[in-house]
Amino acid sequence: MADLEAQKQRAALRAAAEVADGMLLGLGTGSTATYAIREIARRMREEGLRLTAIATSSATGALAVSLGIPLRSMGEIDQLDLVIDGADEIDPALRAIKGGGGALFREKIAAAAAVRMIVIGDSSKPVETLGRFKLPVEVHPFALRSVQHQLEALGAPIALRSRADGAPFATDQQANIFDVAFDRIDDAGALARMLEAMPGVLAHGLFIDLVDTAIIGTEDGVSITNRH
Ligand SMILES: O=C(CO)[C@H](O)[C@H](O)COP(=O)(O)O
Repeated sequence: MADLEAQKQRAALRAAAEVADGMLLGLGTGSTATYAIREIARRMREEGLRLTAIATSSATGALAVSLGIPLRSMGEIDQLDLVIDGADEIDPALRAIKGGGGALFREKIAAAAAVRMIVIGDSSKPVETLGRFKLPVEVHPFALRSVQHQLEALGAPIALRSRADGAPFATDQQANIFDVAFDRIDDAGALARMLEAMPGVLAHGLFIDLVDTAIIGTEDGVSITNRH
């Protein structure tokens, strides 16, 4: 059976090698991004690599602080040199679904501000067509029911994401997430535009024209795809 953790680590180490001295870096969220963040911190300690970073979630922020990575606030930054982040699915055109960990709002802001975005993952992440993974849609609580109504009109089953104790999951922005089971998204661009037109939708998990490089761990190395 494939060792997915080892694949994540290989992808993360390869991406961390792309970090150069003096960069302003976006740190992603999730298990694969965590491997990259740990490797970046190791390079800082052992190789003297210097950088400043922004965190795409409170969890990543806490991890970065614990590892001694200097952080800035995204709100005071107009451009990042590089973002390294995981993904839930990625297609051959490097369109991705993200937000399985609930950090899509900040992840997308960082991705859009980055000169380059590298997505890292194991061999379960590449897909021919997006949509098997339920698409996260982050919604301001004020608009919960009205957005639910509009999402239901799209015809796919939707579920309000909940925590283990049954309470609604709250994002770092104290918003909620609907997970939408499209199964297959044939026109990701059109769907993205539809979601963006719904007042109260803070972010959706479709990352289109944002990923520049995908680094996927394999059994014995990595496979790298560039968009340009
Ligand atoms: O989008 C994300 C968090 O919002 C993650 O990057 C995505 O869920 C992948 O996580 P993992 O590396 O743990 O598989």
